[in-house]
Amino acid sequence: MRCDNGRMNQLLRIATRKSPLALWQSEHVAAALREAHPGLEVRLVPMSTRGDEVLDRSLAAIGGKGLFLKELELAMQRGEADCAVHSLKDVPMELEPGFALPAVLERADHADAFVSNHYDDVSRLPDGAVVGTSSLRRQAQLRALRPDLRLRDLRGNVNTRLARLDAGDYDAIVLACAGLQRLGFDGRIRCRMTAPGWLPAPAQGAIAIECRDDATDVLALCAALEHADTRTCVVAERSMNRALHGSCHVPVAALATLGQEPGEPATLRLDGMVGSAADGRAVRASLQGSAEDAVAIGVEVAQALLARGAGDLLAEVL
Ligand SMILES: NCc1[nH]cc(CCC(=O)O)c1CC(=O)O
Repeated sequence: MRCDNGRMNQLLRIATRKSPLALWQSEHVAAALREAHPGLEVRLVPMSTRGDEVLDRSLAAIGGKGLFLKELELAMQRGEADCAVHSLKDVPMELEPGFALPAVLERADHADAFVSNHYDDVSRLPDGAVVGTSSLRRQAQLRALRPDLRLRDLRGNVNTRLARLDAGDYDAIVLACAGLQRLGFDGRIRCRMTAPGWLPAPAQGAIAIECRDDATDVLALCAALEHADTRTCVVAERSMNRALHGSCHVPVAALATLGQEPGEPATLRLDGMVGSAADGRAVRASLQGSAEDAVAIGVEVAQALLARGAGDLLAEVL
């Protein structure tokens, strides 16, 4: 946050990864900030992160999804950027000390997408079909539905994954609807994979802004983009995930939705799942309660999952 050379224009610098999706999301936040604060100058500071560069090893092997944040946080600490924009599902449950999430934007489509050039949905895939995804959560749910499928790793940004599908490496792949829609690939979605049969990653489809927790001006500017209902839902989903283990690279799925009866307080419903990418075993739990109790509902669903054996499933990957 700087006031530039006497022009009185405030400048806000957004650190961002360089993938097309990250750039889209950062441009989206920049445009929303400019609209909320006329006169504010907003610039992107694109950076590459270890998570983007190392594609030949699994994320878990090189240190987990937090890798996507590290370089951006260092830039904020050095004073080279004021905030960073992330897909909230890639943000660890515990932030680095000294950082905060001043805004969670309104959620886009939370669902996963079935993408294929030949088949309409998972149930139409031929016996033994090859499906690409490196997500343990997606692998576990695919295994549960179709034990015969051959699951193959598929990493890289959205464009790279689509290119590998088109090259014939897979019969189908699973991606987030939100990422496809943001990049103009809506037409590639053969079917939305929906609750309660199929659950997304905690906070999928939500964009968050991160900044230093002592940057008062930045916190205030970003707060204008906060979407309260989305925050309530992702707080419940991330509370469940945190109570289970606290990391990101695990076969855990969650979806919170809000409901409102006329004259009644808002209710929150949380569906959770922990599975096994190895053999498709899965446990599920759900709970409904007051939206004000989002954190507690997350903890209770986690406890219900643990009581049904989630601990054994998580022990396989942790
Ligand atoms: N893991 C990468 C990632 N992080 C966020 C999205 C999609 C956008 C979102 O969920 O907001 C994606 C791509 C995908 O899973 O297909």
